[in-house]
Amino acid sequence: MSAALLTLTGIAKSYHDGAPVHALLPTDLRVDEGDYVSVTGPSGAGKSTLLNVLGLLDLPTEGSYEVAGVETVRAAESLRVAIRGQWFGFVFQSFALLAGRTAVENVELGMLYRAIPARRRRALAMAALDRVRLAHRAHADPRTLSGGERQRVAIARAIAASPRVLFCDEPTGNLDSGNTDNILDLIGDLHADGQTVVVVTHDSKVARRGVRHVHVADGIVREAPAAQRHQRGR
Ligand SMILES: Nc1ncnc2c1ncn2[C@@H]1O[C@H](COP(=O)(O)OP(=O)(O)OP(=O)(O)O)[C@@H](O)[C@H]1O
Repeated sequence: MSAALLTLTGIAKSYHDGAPVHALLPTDLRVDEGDYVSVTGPSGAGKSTLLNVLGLLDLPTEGSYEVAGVETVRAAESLRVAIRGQWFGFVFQSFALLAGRTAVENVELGMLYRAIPARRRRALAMAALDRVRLAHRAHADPRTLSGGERQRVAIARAIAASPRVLFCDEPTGNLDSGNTDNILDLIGDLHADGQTVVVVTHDSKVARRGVRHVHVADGIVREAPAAQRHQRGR
């Protein structure tokens, strides 16, 4: 049996900036080592809120969240920062690369706050660029790369230090169909090599690549049962 890596118990999230918004209603969810979970749902359903809580980018307002058995909600912020920096990698729709820095420097920046000597950082960054088949563009400015190549650099940055979980928020949202397929193949290869992956997407084609399917609607999180996943052509 797989080990539980991420365990949400009764997690809820409300925003109180103005009129209260209950973005996530009390939710239980477990992600195991090696899972590939896709999270879908309409706009405003709570998908990014769920991803932000899972990725320790935001705190829930209720419940408990364990990462590899360590409770994080009531822990010190420094522990959440350490787990996020050392165990999690993130890929966003917008690529979030720095212009004026080369591709390999961008990948290295993802490891800046880790205790990795500079030379080792460069070696890891080059290996990650090689993994996404972009070693030959290591010294290019991201502004000179195509959208698909930029997202491959962003994936290299996310995986360079071997995160326990790769979180992707609309990873193909800015890409055409050919580049979408390339990025999905790459994420699929990483998963086949053992990477735990959580992908948030509007796109059913992207969602179908996941092995587990979680749907969020009006803040309610539901997982499609295995039989239903099978009928969807998996
Ligand atoms: N910082 C915030 N303050 C107030 N309300 C927020 C905040 N962030 C999100 N919300 C609200 O919480 C709800 C869930 O938002 P969330 O971004 O999680 O949805 P989503 O499913 O990711 O949507 P989309 O697909 O459009 O990105 C929405 O009603 C949104 O307006």
